[in-house]
Amino acid sequence: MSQNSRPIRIGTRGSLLATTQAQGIADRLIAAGHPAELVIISTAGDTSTAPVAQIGVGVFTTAIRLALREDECDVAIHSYKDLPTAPEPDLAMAAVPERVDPRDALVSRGDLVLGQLPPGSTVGTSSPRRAAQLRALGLGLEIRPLRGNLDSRLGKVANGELDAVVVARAGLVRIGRTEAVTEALDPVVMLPAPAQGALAVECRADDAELVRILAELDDPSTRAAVDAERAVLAALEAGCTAPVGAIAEVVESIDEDGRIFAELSLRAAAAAEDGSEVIRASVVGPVDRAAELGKDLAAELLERGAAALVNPGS
Ligand SMILES: NCc1[nH]cc(CCC(=O)O)c1CC(=O)O
Repeated sequence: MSQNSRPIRIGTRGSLLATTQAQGIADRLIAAGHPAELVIISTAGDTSTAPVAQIGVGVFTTAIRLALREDECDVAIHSYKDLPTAPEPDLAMAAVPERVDPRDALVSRGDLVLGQLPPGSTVGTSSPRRAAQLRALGLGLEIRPLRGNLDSRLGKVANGELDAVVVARAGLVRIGRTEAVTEALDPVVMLPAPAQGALAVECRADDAELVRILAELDDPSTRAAVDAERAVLAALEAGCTAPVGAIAEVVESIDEDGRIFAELSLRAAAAAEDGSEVIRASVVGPVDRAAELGKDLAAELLERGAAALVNPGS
């Protein structure tokens, strides 16, 4: 692309959440002197109402990547957690902007927190990861399937169809509905999806000028955290709908001489979808070894039996 001749075309899904995310990126590029505009792309996840776990990997991202490869847009914006873990050598992960709160959020009627929901309360989620961790709490909650955009999910609590739903807090923050959150779920109770709350900003790998421009949007701490979390998922050979949670953050440690340095703290869990078992593990290590930390942690989970939970029957 040529920077001065035409605006940078940013490919995104058309949902309120997706366009809000993409517009945020466009605004930052425009502020930095790079005209930008959105190109709305319809994906399988937008046109089908089947559960995401059934449609398969890449439901929200394949069509956007195709548009990028076919030069219908110059940049692709994805919710990072929706991206399959397989590498795509012709595409560059040009920026991973600073993530928002990665935690899951409970939205309940009557403002009850998770521990206050009476047995038999209905909780909507179609995420095997969320369902497994909710069941593992032993609260007697009834898990109900839930799809659709964030507004329609919240509507099912408001209209009494469900007692509560669990959604990504980041999504509510981005669409300006933070006030709907009843409880931000601590990762000790509910480990979020790998890369939840983060965005992936891709361009064609051979578009050197754009790779350079987009690098200004990158947040290295978020990139390290997401690399570690997704390395867990990849090493477990699990997809974005697997009952696997992971969260990493850059933390301050102190060495023997009293000097403060940055480390990456990573926690992960693999769960049986019926909630009968959850295997948890954690590790702290160098920020520049993010992917290795994730791989090592996955190896520990596998050693402790994670494969049977993540891919039952195999
Ligand atoms: N799978 C759908 C999806 N992809 C990204 C988000 C939320 C925003 C984010 O995690 O960045 C959501 C909705 C949800 O999980 O509740």
